[in-house]
Amino acid sequence: MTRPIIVALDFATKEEAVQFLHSFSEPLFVKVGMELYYQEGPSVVRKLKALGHAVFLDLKLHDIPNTVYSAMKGLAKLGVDMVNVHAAGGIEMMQAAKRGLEDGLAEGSELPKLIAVTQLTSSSEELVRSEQKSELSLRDSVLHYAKLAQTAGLDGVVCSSLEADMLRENIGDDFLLVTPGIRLTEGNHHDQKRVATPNLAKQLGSSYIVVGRTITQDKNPVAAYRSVQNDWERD
Ligand SMILES: O=C(O)c1cc(=O)[nH]c(=O)n1[C@@H]1O[C@H](COP(=O)(O)O)[C@@H](O)[C@H]1O
Repeated sequence: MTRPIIVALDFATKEEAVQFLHSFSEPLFVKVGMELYYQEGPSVVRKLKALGHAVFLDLKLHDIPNTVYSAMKGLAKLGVDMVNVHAAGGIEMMQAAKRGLEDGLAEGSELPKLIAVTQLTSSSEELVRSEQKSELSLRDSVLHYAKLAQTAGLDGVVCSSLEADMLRENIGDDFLLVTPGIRLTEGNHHDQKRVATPNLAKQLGSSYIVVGRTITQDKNPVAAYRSVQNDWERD
């Protein structure tokens, strides 16, 4: 079975997000990121869960282990399905995130998937080399962070689809590869640097694709969602 597409609800208000979802007849896998969460807080997550949607809470935590532990302990109570941290925070921080989720979980609830951002899909080779001053290439840096996440016991990573085959080869099949930077055509990449079509992402081994503006900014979001779905599901 093909996995669902994660739709990035990058809206400023809960009302806009809910209005957008009204056009769809089925429950979706949605992503709540910083824009929406910082303005609406936990209530938007509760609302989306009440409407039957699966929720990836994308807050990309990156802080000292104790702070990340406590933050995750609180977030675990929201009943989300997936959360993330930055792998650059290190193994101890990622382990603290995992412990926080376990300790904060309500009785009988399922543990959310915990994944780590490797290198943002808006980052280029040039940025990694000259601004991060990395001695590793972008791809080696993604692999390095993915190995740290695996060592810390996380469920997977966020990377671009273009690194998915390399990670599958080196890390195996039992690791979630969540890949944003998805575009249907060669057209507007916006601020994304490492992009792929849904079908290429699938061929390269992505577990889930994350799609925002291609769907949310289309005049007909349902039709755009179906186009992404068709491309993602075809062989
Ligand atoms: O963690 C993420 O979701 C994320 C990581 C990353 O490396 N790149 C990335 O684009 N994202 C998120 O994925 C979404 C992509 O949106 P679009 O570029 O509009 O499809 C945004 O909500 C980003 O915050």
